[in-house]
Amino acid sequence: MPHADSPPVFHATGLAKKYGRRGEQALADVNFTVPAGRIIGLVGPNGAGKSTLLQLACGLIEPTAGSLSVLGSRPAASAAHLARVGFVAQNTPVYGSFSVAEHLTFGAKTNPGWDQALAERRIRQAGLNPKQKAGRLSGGQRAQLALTVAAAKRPELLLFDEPAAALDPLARKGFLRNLMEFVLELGASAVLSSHLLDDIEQVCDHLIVLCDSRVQVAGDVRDLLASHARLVAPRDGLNRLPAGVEVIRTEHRGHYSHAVIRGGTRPGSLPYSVEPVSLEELVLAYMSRAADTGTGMNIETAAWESRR
Ligand SMILES: Nc1ncnc2c1ncn2[C@@H]1O[C@H](COP(=O)(O)OP(=O)(O)OP(=O)(O)O)[C@@H](O)[C@H]1O
Repeated sequence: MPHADSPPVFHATGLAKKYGRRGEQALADVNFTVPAGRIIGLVGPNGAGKSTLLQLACGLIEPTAGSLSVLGSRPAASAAHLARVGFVAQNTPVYGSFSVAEHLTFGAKTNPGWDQALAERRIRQAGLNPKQKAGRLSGGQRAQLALTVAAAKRPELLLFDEPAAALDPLARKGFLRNLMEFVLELGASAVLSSHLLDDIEQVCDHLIVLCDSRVQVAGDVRDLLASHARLVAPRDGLNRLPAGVEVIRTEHRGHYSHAVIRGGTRPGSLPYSVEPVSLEELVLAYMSRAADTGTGMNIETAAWESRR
């Protein structure tokens, strides 16, 4: 398990990535900190910059500006640092002509901390035939193999770019359960990039919402749910909210406005009815706001900072 004084798993300051001189601004002025030992949900629409952030985190690409530290160092700063991070890319890549067992042999040869017993146990549990060529595995089996190879490195941080996208709902549920068990067994941190809010809600205790190249909101899931609420007020009521209450997203229905707000969640602090917000509503509120304005805002919860 990470110690209380472990460095943050991520610390991004003014992080930006532009592909090519005239290319897309994939990330712009991204700032966030995540303490160690978290399972982090990275959500956002297509093209938001999620894969770019994960590739920066494992040192596959370099930032254009700003900095990102991962487990207290520059990504891929050394072979030792590389071994502390496991990455499963978007299409759960495996070597098609290698058998399942050959993947484990290759993993053992290339990773100093390789845990062969863990790898073999996982392969058995997932019902994979060690002799089967990886090119003949189903999407779900490939995902299990890729997860096993990444976890048997015994990394401190596992990065998954939409790992369950190709799986049917039942296989996805099983895969996510496995992933959770693995992360807990390893005492590791993990990032799960996904469009599927259900998946995020099931397994993640920390959230980063990325839209339009910017972090819209980030923080501990419980803190975020506690600091946001759903408010129903007369249409003109939203103009009279006290200072410190921020309206994230409003929908007008008849004479009433339904809003997701940040702040003002203490009982009795607002003259209108306030209800708890679900994680899905919260994420959709930030995503809709970014889509409406076309610009992200950089909001980082002060929760982590205040707990230090
Ligand atoms: N290698 C690349 N060269 C040029 N532009 C790129 C490259 N990779 C990503 N981009 C651009 O950067 C932006 C962010 O892409 P990225 O793949 O990080 O988003 P994403 O959130 O992972 O999207 P998705 O959910 O669709 O996988 C997009 O506009 C994309 O076109």
